[in-house]
Amino acid sequence: MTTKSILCVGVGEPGLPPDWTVARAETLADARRHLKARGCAVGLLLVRESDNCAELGAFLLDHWTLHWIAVLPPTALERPAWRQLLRDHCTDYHTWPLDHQRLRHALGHALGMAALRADAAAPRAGDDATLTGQSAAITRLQRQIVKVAAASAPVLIWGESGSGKELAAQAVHARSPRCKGPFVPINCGAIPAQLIQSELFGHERGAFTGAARDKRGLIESAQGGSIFLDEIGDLPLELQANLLRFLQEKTIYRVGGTRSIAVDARVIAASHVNLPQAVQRGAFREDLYYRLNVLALDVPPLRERKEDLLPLAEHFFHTFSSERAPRLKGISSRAAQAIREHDWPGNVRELINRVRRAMVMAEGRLILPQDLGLAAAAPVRAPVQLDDARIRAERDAIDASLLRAGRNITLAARDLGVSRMTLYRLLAKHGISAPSQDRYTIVESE
Ligand SMILES: Nc1ncnc2c1ncn2[C@@H]1O[C@H](COP(=O)(O)OP(=O)(O)OP(=O)(O)O)[C@@H](O)[C@H]1O
Repeated sequence: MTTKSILCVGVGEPGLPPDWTVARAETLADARRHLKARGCAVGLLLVRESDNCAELGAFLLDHWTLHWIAVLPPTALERPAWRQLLRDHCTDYHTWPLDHQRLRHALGHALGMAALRADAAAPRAGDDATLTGQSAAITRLQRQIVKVAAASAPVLIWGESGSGKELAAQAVHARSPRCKGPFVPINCGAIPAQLIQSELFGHERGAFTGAARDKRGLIESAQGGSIFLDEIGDLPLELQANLLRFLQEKTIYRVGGTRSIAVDARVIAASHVNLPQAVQRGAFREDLYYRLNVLALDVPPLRERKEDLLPLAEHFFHTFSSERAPRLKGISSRAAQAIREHDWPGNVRELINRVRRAMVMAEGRLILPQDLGLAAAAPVRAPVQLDDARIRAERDAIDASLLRAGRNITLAARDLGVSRMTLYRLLAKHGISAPSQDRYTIVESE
């Protein structure tokens, strides 16, 4: 069963249902600290009118994976900025005085949606470990993965940060005969040096101060499956010797233990640093390098497979669109051009982050280059006629204000400084259907 826990941010007493575990953070700084350390799936935001809307927006953008429910004074709803904040970042909102029955339902709904999302995001052996892309490089990699998966020797995956090494490792595992066993990922660079030995190999009770009980290490917990050692180049030299022993003998010793434990786990290692150079510097054991480098996979950087950019961007757009931004219809051709022209130093991870950001920031129905945080690509078409530019600017302004006003024609007309009749005329001129409908559409493509 999903744990009913919530982070309540802000000042006030919402009287949350007793079966919920509530963490409180009065300030955004406290909330950031809590989320970094503990995480949470559902957040309740107690907004005061004096709060800084832009600051709150930035906070919510950074923590977009939570389902946020806002509680605010009814008067705040009259302000376009607060309405925009609710539209962009919140699953639901309530006003004081609270209807506790409704709030309880909203919380349950948010938790359910969060569980569905976590379910979809959880790595599973099977289709999830699919590398999207049609380029020659990714097709070759997919073929190599299938071959490597069938073998049992260690695998060494090389690629820049964020290029998809872990996904490739998951794909190897998912297509291997050990796919029913666990896939245990470890980032060797992220575990403090003093902890890494006991994390990897486990320890016996009393092995060191604080070792109150026997503990299985991560290698043992990969029994019957695969262990993914990311950033293998960061593994301290003395542990490299232990890992080599494990690769040769298929047994480990826990810290403080004298008994050898047999472990059947396939090692898949990855590195973004050049290991042969590390060997030359004396930072990586040569014998371990050769042991690991039996089957090598090379994940190319995104800038070398530009054909994959748009299929990947579309893939992430659809992955996140239904729940985050139902109003968004797609990626504009200008944004597509900016995507093609960017160099993607952070590879696929950067692309995911930019698409996620754009889905929160976009005001129109299509993602624009600025939503992605990419400067608009230099125009390559023939110079735009002034009249065309005027028409486009007018349409963009209408589009944006309708969104800001929640499709309320009176508010949008006021926002634009025109009468309601003029706005209706403009809607007809631009082929925008009147917002009495549930969702308005723009007939032209961009
Ligand atoms: N071809 C792809 N298709 C779909 N998603 C991808 C693809 N490549 C990478 N991703 C996604 O991009 C993100 C980064 O990939 P991954 O974690 O595998 O990179 P990495 O090379 O292991 O990064 P690091 O070196 O920082 O650990 C993940 O969310 C992953 O699922």
